Amino acid sequence: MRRAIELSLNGAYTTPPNPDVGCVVLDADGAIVGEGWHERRGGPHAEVNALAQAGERARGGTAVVTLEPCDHTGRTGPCTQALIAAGVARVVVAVADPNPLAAGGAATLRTHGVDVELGVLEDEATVANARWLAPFRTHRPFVVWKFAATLDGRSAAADGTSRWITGDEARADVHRLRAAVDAVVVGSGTVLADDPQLTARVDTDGSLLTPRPADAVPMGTAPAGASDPQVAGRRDPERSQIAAAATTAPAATATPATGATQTSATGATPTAEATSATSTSVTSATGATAATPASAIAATGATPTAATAAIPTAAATAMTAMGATPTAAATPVSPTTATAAIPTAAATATTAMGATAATTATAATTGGGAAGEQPLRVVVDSAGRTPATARVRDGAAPTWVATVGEVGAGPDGRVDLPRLLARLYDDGHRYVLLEGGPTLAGAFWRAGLIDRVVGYVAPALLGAGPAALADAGVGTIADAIRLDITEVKTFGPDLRITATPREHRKA
Ligand SMILES: NC(=O)C1=CN([C@@H]2O[C@H](COP(=O)(O)OP(=O)(O)OC[C@H]3O[C@@H](n4cnc5c(N)ncnc54)[C@H](OP(=O)(O)O)[C@@H]3O)[C@@H](O)[C@H]2O)C=CC1
Ligand SMILES: Nc1c(N[C@@H]2O[C@H](COP(=O)(O)O)[C@@H](O)[C@H]2O)[nH]c(=O)[nH]c1=O
Repeated sequence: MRRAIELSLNGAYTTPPNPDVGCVVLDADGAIVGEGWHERRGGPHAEVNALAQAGERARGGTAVVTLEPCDHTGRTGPCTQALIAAGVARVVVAVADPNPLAAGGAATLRTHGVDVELGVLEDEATVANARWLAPFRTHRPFVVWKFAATLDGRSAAADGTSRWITGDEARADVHRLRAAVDAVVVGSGTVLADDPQLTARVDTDGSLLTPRPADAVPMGTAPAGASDPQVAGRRDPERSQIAAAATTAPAATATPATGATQTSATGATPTAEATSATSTSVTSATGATAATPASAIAATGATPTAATAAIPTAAATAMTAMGATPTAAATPVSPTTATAAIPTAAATATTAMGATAATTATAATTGGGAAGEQPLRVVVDSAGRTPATARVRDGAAPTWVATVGEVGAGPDGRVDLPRLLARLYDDGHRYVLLEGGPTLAGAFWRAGLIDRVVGYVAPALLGAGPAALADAGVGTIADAIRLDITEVKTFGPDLRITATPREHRKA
């Protein structure tokens, strides 16, 4: 089982949103004859991969698997049937499947005369697959807090500069991590200070990474359209109301005090904003090419006029401060205008990412880098201060500016974080990357909402500047948040330390 757990971790960046599962097949004499793990959604499950390697030697043998074999026809056929067909006599399982849609595998196997043992190394396997298992219990996404810091714990220099603390290799790893999650969350402070893109990309040329290559041709593929119960959120953008709202540019109706959602703007000029708001979002949300704007709109069902948004006062102020004319953004957009503007807006968004429009159009056509495959960008922004020109609004990925009006206020009057996560969970997001900054991370810690820490530490010293973590509710050394380090790895000159909080804290 320990080997199966080890195998299950091979897909850390590619397996989400599916569970990390590993399998070892032993022949009738107890010799290992097959090993496998579940690499990606739509691809063969761990058992199928291990059985394929074992071939006839599996007959009369044992399959050791970290998660109860599925009993469901989703994108791939049920593993129970694969195990039965292979003639396996015994199946040893670590963790029962908590997913009601796929559970029941042990019972089915037993019905077919297979000896099943459940609960072997259950705790270890639960930790290894916590990213997938925990949300069934907590009803919120699994939250990984990532930060980059110097050896003396600074996450920016005294003058606010922070590009870059860590080197190319570590940052490439961050992009792989972004590609694996459902949403990347930052506070308004980070957006105002850094104007980050927060996309998963290949940093060297700025192009969008293909987070999840088109589904591999699996063994035992389910009929087209079969649902996969393990999949939610951005992998099926049509299921995400947040992503849909973010990408079809609805009218923003609320005032900033109650928090308007301003999900649609791009880095265009204000006049172009309402126009490009719809067009970039529609283009990226559907993965349609910039050259087919009409079909792009039709495909999303978006109403171009919906892009006409009443610009909230705070946003208007922000825009004015940036030299924009906010009233121009509220000008109604005719369908014709919106349609005609799509290629331009796509080009604008693309230019902001340092790529050519042609590159983006190609990527969108092939599905690689389409916004629907990108994690949802979430800005936790109590009063909607995210500027219209912020890069998170560039249309390269769906963006949700989560305001107090949208989510509700916590005791401090800021965005209520448990409710924010509940909204994301209800929308199908199970795996969230909290990318800062220090203030928001502190608030997440105070609320006991962090499940894993991934810290990139650079061998550099700053001596001044913001710490990686602000007030986390620790007033005395006895209350220090203690972590267990689960992995230390080097990326070029930098260290990546992965750790888990020892106990779940809540202030
Ligand atoms: N090296 C690294 O890994 C990183 C470094 N940084 C650096 O950090 C600095 C920015 O830090 P900071 O200003 O702390 O940015 P944050 O991203 O932590 O944003 C903080 C803001 O989030 C908003 N917010 C909304 N709801 C909440 C809530 N419930 N609890 C707490 N905050 C909430 C608040 O503003 P409001 O209520 O008005 O919305 C708050 O001021 C920059 O210098 C940046 O370069 C940032 C990220 C990562
Ligand atoms: N400075 C710093 C990081 N900073 C984080 O990356 C964000 C910028 O993302 P993007 O605009 O998409 O490249 C920034 O706002 C902050 O959250 N990350 C790192 O891995 N290493 C670094 O040295």
